[in-house]
Amino acid sequence: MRSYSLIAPAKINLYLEIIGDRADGYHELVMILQSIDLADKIDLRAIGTQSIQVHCEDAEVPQDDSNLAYRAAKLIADNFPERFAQFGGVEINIKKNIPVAAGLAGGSTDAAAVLVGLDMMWQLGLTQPELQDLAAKLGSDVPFCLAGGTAIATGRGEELDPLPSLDSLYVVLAKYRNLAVSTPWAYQTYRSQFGDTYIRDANSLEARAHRVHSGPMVQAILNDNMGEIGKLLYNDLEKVVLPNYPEVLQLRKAFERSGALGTMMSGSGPTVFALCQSEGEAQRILQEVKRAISAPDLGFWVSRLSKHGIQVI
Ligand SMILES: C[C@@](CO)(OP(=O)(O)O)[C@H](O)COP(=O)(O)OP(=O)(O)OC[C@H]1O[C@@H](n2ccc(N)nc2=O)[C@H](O)[C@@H]1O
Ligand SMILES: Nc1ncnc2c1ncn2[C@@H]1O[C@H](COP(=O)(O)OP(=O)(O)O)[C@@H](O)[C@H]1O
Repeated sequence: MRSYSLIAPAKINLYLEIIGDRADGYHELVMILQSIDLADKIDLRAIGTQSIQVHCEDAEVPQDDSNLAYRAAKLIADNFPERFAQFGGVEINIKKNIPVAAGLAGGSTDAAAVLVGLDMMWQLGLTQPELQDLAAKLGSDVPFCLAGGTAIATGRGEELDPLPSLDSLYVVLAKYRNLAVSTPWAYQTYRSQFGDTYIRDANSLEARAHRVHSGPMVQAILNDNMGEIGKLLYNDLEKVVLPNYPEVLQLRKAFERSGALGTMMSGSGPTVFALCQSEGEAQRILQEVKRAISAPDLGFWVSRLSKHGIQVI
């Protein structure tokens, strides 16, 4: 076929613990990642010229070779030059629904969708592990975006173990439209403040013991214990983002007072989410936080947790 449409869901972090730094400059993590049904739509169209083109109406999204969707297509083209030559170029249209630079993996999920789409368009027949390897080359969160659902992510975030689905739950997300937190800044600031507590050897017994910290959350998910899941939400990056971004801290406190199952910043922020048992509860909390903080540039979204990664439609 000459065109494909894909749904690329956002993620939230239910748990993010930084264990130490790694020889490759990244951080060793233990995360629990969760897809939500807030998603971008990616349309791929075969074009006659031997080129990769990206279009997106959202001015915040780069349309050049720095776009992660472009980089995904380039990676495939470089790995399979004979297919690129045979099938010609591709136009990538991104309908952006996921807020940009929000800690919701918007760029990563667009890249994952391009991998899946080009695998079909250029008839590559890649296996899931092959797609996962390519995804890891594009970014730490891209492998999870490909697989989706609920998963424990270790290493720099690319090693995945699936967990049972939590798709009966909802979230309210809130983000100031003009506020972005740089992911490298968040990790570097964390390193400069907490680096002395890092465990140097990721394979040591001490590091393994740290990984067990996430155990209660994993158990709560296995037991489908919503109350416990809400209480055990955790994110080390809050320690550097909240003190530096007072408006995110204020948002976080407003959510805390709202009576949700739990509340947390997602990834490197600045999106804050509240976990809710039903859509009605999510709408109630949204209205309550909206009343508590009247800021015209504060955006809200209600979304359901999802068991899906990239889907072809
Ligand atoms: C913080 C998280 C939590 O899920 O998500 P976001 O807030 O970006 O959504 C991720 O760790 C972000 O993943 P992703 O955005 O794919 O990161 P990458 O492109 O691989 O790396 C961006 C930068 O983050 C830092 N980084 C990332 C991952 C990691 N395990 N250790 C790091 O130190 C590095 O400085 C790196 O240069
Ligand atoms: N397809 C894309 N969608 C959104 N942002 C992108 C994309 N490609 C590259 N970017 C760049 O990546 C940066 C991080 O955006 P995003 O992936 O949405 O957030 P996060 O890494 O916080 O989850 C943005 O500042 C943007 O310039």
